[in-house]
Amino acid sequence: MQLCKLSQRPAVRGSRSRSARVEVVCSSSAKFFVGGNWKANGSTASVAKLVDELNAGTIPRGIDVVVSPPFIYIDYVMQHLDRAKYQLAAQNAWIGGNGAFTGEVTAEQLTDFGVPWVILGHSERRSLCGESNEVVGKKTAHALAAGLGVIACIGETLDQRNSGSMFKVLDAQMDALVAEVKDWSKVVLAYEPVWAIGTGVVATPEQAQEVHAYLRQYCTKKLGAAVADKLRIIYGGSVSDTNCKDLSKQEDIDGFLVGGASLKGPAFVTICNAAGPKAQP
Ligand SMILES: O=C(CO)COP(=O)(O)O
Repeated sequence: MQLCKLSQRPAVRGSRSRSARVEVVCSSSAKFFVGGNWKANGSTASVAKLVDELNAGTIPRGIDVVVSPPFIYIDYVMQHLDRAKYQLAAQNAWIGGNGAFTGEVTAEQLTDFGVPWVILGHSERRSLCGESNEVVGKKTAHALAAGLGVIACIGETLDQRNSGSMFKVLDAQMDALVAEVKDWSKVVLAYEPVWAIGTGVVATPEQAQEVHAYLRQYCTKKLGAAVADKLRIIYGGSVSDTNCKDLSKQEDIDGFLVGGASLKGPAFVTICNAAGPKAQP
């Protein structure tokens, strides 16, 4: 796959090495963040097994790890998962408050139930449930106002990348978020190229870094350097326990949103440990 050329190179930012011995440069000052998106997978038995595997894992201090079970298993996971290591996220929330919205779960219900995070704008919801950029922007603003942290997902399709419209697509997705979100301190931005999701075709570290740097530059321009520097920009799309290390070394990759590999406890724990020197002391 061809790398798209950046129209403008990202500005050089206040990079610094966090370890004298390991040459990993951290571009943002934010805590490494790993999310596990279980999607509509699992059964009572497999969720119990996964929770046991996660509880047995060693998670480095100084990173945030969030797992996102299907709604129906959130209660079980909340009761049994070691929440000193793992936080919880829902995979979706309604655009507004409680009311006559059959089948939906609201941000207010999630905060009431003690769920601190929600994933919004996942490409599967955009493509399968018709969620537009504007809907995702409004959902994000509503969830933040209700007190949730939001993992906001964006990303281009293969056609969009190959036809040269990738940055335009990403700009439009970002513009819709910027139009609605006033406070970015509880937003984690997940770059998930659609062509990499569930395909086994992971973005190369260079491809991912190119887009993450572009998004950081976009945020610097639209939101200011202080916000851009603190914003976690995480990568999702076929992240595995074998490719995570190289991806995590990239300057602007502040963590991962993991699908398939988050269903295997040991693999997910390995991915969390790819934070390496990016874990805060
Ligand atoms: O969609 C994803 C996470 O939200 C990525 O899924 P995979 O890791 O299975 O490609």
